[in-house]
Amino acid sequence: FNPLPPPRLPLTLSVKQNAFERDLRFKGAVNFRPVEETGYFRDETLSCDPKVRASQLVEAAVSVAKKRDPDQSLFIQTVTEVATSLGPLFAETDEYFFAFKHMLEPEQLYQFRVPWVDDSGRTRVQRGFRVQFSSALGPYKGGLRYHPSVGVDTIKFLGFEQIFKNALTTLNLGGGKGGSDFDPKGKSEAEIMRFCQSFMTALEPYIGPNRDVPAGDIGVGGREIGYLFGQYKRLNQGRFEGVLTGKSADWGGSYVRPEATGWGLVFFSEEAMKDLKGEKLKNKRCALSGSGNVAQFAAQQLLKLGAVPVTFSDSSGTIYEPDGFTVEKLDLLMEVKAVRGARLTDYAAKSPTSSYHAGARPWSVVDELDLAFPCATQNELEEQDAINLIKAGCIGVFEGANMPTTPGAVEILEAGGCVFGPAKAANAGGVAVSGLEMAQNAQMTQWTGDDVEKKLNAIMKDIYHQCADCAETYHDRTQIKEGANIAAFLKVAAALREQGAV
Ligand SMILES: NC(=O)C1=CN([C@@H]2O[C@H](COP(=O)(O)OP(=O)(O)OC[C@H]3O[C@@H](n4cnc5c(N)ncnc54)[C@H](O)[C@@H]3O)[C@@H](O)[C@H]2O)C=CC1
Ligand SMILES: O=C(O)CCC(=O)C(=O)O
Repeated sequence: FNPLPPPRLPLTLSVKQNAFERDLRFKGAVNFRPVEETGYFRDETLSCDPKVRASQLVEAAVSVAKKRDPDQSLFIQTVTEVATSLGPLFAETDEYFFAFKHMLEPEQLYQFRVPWVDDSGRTRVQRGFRVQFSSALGPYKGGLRYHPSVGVDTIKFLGFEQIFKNALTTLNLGGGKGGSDFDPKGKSEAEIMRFCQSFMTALEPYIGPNRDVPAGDIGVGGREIGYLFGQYKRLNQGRFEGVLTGKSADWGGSYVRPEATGWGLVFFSEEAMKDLKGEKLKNKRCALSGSGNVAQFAAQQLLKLGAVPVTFSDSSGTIYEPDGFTVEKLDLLMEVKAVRGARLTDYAAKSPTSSYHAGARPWSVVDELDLAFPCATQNELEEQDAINLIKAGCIGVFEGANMPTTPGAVEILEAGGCVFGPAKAANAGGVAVSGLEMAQNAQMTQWTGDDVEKKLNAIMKDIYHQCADCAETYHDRTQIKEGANIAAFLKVAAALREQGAV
């Protein structure tokens, strides 16, 4: 990545005149350097055809990640997705290509040992991670995940996504993510507290309110944030500051942070369905996966708008209410899930109108629906699921989880005329309200729930329009995924350029 301002040479390719022109800070940059200088095209020359050139450069960008980290399949998956959207920019000027290559390497990646004592008195050891991917737009920001599958690959994929998601919020947030291979399932409250305290003891040297501000993700909710915050204070002579978000609203948290990801997802889908299909959410049958924080609050907001959630899932199966979850049934589900370790079978036992489908995902259970909201985990909606959804009448898929839809499934959904709301745009409401929590902490103030909800709603609509407008400029308005990647990348790339080689 060349930190110096590019020489003002004319572009050999025409740059589309458009509303985003002001953001094309690299416009006028020297066109592709000779083969020897880029080092990526030793055996081939770049095509003059912009489309071929774009795909050559996408391949070259992805090969950077593949060569460095061939085993990181999730990270390579997300790098490929973002790079593919950026092809037209890479073909405009090599500065975009080099800026992207620069972004592929995290600023810091910490791995640490987390020893903790279980209830039988035995010492156990877990791995802890924090990736500080990019501080181009603000302090590193992103959640902590406790799940046995967590390793460097998972953390890097999530951290990379977070850079672009946070850019779309328009708040000053860099990108980071962390977590541990600790499995909270089956652990007592005391074990979880001791684990959180040990995790924070290892993490504390690297974080701070203006440096890196973690929050929750899978396996980390309000209770864990409380234990983590308590230990941070203990390690810092009682310093009470906004080093974590998702805190209780009684002691420094923001109203609406628990609800924000799910509610924001629904606000985003409402705007997209109105703009692209002229449809409202009222009476729409909605399949949701997952049954944690994001799924529960997405269902709550869907009910408020008159839509009909019909499923939830966990890693063991799917619960289906053919006539829909009512407010009372959702309350029951939330009550059941509030007990640590509860399974959906506990809900099924209490609701005679429901059916439980062991080992199945919602996408194969429901044969008639309008919208789908994958809110569990990555790669949980695959090609056959996408085919099922289209057959069942689905016209919109909005990602509450991070990267829940495989690339093949996205293609099928888009080809089938589905509106597709990608995670980095559709689920950005959580981190956006985290950004608002940081702002409230910095001012030692607390806004009302109504205020925060209004701000969240405005941010989600704005994110939708950034994506759709950018999609329209580069492709067509329905290509929200492309729009999200390009709009976010342009912001980060401009900041990198302006801050020099960092
Ligand atoms: N909590 C937040 O603010 C945000 C969360 N997300 C994403 O949303 C997704 C869900 O996170 P949360 O609801 O916060 O976590 P959570 O821990 O509250 O709930 C996770 C849910 O997913 C289910 N689950 C986990 N693995 C599964 C699998 N293999 N198959 C089916 N279900 C599975 C669990 O049973 C649980 O119901 C994750 O991808 C997370 O990264 C994204 C943005 C913000
Ligand atoms: O609120 C935050 O900082 C974390 C949100 C998050 O981890 C995510 O958006 O995936």
